[in-house]
Amino acid sequence: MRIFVSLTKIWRNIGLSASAKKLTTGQHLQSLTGQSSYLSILCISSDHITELITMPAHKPEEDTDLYAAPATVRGMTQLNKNSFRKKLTLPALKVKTDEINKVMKSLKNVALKRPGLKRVVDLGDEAYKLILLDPFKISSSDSFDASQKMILKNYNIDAQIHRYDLTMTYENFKSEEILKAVLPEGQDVTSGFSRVGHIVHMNLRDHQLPYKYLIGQVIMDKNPGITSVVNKTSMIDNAYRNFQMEVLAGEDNMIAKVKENNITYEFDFSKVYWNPRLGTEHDRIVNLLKPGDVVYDVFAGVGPFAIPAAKKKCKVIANDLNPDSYKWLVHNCKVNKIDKNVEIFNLDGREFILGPLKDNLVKQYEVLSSKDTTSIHVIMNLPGMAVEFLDAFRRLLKDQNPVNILPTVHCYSFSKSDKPALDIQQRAENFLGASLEGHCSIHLVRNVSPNKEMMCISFKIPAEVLYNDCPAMEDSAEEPAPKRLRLDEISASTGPQ
Ligand SMILES: C[S@@+](CC[C@H](N)C(=O)[O-])C[C@H]1O[C@@H](n2cnc3c(N)ncnc32)[C@H](O)[C@@H]1O
Repeated sequence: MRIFVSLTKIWRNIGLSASAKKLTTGQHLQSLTGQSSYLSILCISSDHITELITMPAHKPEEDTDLYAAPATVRGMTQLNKNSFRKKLTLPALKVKTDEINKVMKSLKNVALKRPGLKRVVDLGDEAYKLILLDPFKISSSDSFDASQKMILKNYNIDAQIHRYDLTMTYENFKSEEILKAVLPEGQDVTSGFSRVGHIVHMNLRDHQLPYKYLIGQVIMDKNPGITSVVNKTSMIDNAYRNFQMEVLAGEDNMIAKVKENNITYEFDFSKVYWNPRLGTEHDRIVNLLKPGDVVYDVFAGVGPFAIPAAKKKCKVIANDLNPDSYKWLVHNCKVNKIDKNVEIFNLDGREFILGPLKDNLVKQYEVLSSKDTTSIHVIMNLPGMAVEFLDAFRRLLKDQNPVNILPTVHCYSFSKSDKPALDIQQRAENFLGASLEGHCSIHLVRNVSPNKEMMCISFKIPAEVLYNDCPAMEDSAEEPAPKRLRLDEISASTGPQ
């Protein structure tokens, strides 16, 4: 087959005279291209361009441009998968079909290594196949080292390098490569994403917005199991901690099913809070619990603390203000068959503490003896404001006889302070009206963004807070407490979540 090759532009670039040449497919082009490391050729049949071929003109230095998506896709806003077709001419060895596996094993160091591209291709001759080679390692038979030459000799393989034209398509490129080729040069390709069941949730930046539908489609195509991609269109600033979203690609079905720490949860992702990065933290708290313990989950969401706690045979009293969270929490308790162990409320956190939590606590104290090993935990995961609910514990049991089993609170908070542990302890003390010095542990949950940490402070509610309030701290909600936790008391476990 003969093709016309227009080399005008390229030749100008590499200092050869502009002209058009006739070449035979497979002809070694190195002699025509001088020192240029890649040769890009527009193949013209009759009067229209049929394809763009890129091949190394000689053994190039290791880089990835050879496999990059075509430059012509830059600026594309509507995905056209055909535009990603690109021809590569790769070095290849002709090997007997029945020896192909053994030879491939012996020559794996020089075989083509590009995920998604086949290394062994048919020749149209049953007796032989081609092993495609890494063009960064082999360009001619001289590129083989002595041991590789020995392998070729042992298998009676002709060291002649064949040229194989391979077409890369949209399917062969990774999402990052596609987006890097499409989006303006030098700008961030994507800002990461989280996966919630079949949904990918993105938070695109301004410069990415013109490409948002293309980005959505690419992310969906390249992530098996994803059938919907959404972009956050507002900050999480509403009371229920969910956010507005726009569907960029795929179905408009936001009913997600996720598994966290081996427990299944279902919920409408557009209406409730769910953060796939909190699995480790949920597990950390659940690991502190033992069967028979009592757990009050003040801001329970769809149940990632409450349900595993109930599964562990704790008695759970859970609450959430969002009617949708309440509904899905009830649903998840049923799905996980623990609805008998969980009592669920749909109240504001303060009302919950002053009402159901207090009533239940009083009941627990009536049945617990002082020698009982049962622990009582109060989980408060609303990091933007949970500490502000701590004053609800002041004098909560003022009419009761003091009992020595004090509830342990796990209260979450964000901090932008450069001393986040001191910051959260101070704010907790202010709202409690008591010092926690020496009586709390503080855990760094995760880094939310530069300069913003999510922390968890755990402490037993001081008896003077529950029964009398602490006179020394009375009315000191605006004042910093005198003594602070040392930084070395933070239990920092910031592993990936
Ligand atoms: C950060 S989410 C935590 C949910 C769950 N505990 C988790 O770890 O994924 C906070 C939850 O508190 C609920 N919430 C917000 N304000 C509340 C309030 N004043 N009283 C009770 N729940 C509230 C929200 O609906 C949301 O489900």
